[in-house]
Amino acid sequence: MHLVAPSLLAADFLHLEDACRLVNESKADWFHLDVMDGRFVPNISYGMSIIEQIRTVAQKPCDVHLMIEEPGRYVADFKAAGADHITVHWEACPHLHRNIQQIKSLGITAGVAINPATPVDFLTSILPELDLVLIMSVNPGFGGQTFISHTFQKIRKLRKMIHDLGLHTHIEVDGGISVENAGPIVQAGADVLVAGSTVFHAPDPVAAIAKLKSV
Ligand SMILES: O=C(CO)[C@H](O)[C@H](O)COP(=O)(O)O
Repeated sequence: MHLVAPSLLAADFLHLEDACRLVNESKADWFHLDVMDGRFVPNISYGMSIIEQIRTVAQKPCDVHLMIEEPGRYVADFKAAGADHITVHWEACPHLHRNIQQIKSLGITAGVAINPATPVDFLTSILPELDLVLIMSVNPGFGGQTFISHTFQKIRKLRKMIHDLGLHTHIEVDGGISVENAGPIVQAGADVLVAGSTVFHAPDPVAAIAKLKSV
């Protein structure tokens, strides 16, 4: 059964506590928290102090996606703020292996995200070290974008790579996920769906999460 991780980026920031309670009461599995620095991506979202506050209400694992340069400078702070999983970007990490070891040494799970233009083949060496690969299905930085269909090929290829190596790495997909495309994304091999707009812009977010779980 795949997991669903609502992205709070699309929630009403004036009512974040309500959004967290809604996720707690829903069939969602994780909270997905997008951190943007205005350098690696052309947008700024929120940082560890907001995550610390979210963590006081959130009753499910917090999956922190760092869209920032030099993530190694901050991973310990994000763990202290309450991160259960930390994902860094392949494109932001010249010393990726070191960053992954750093995250794991904190006793939490480690992931690598790849942008739409980054091939999954670039993960061959690091894959055995990873708990999760996050395939971005939009260019990171903003919610509400259209799913890039080339992502399907990347998911299928990565699923085969993971299978051939006998690993149990999660494949998380993020960006433009809707109730309509969620089924094909899972069939291609994804087992974690991140959804922002589809959940928080829906008239009934709890029902939207249930639909994403049932595909
Ligand atoms: O990482 C992200 C943007 O960089 C968001 O998690 C992602 O875009 C989700 O938003 P939506 O479901 O609205 O596309």
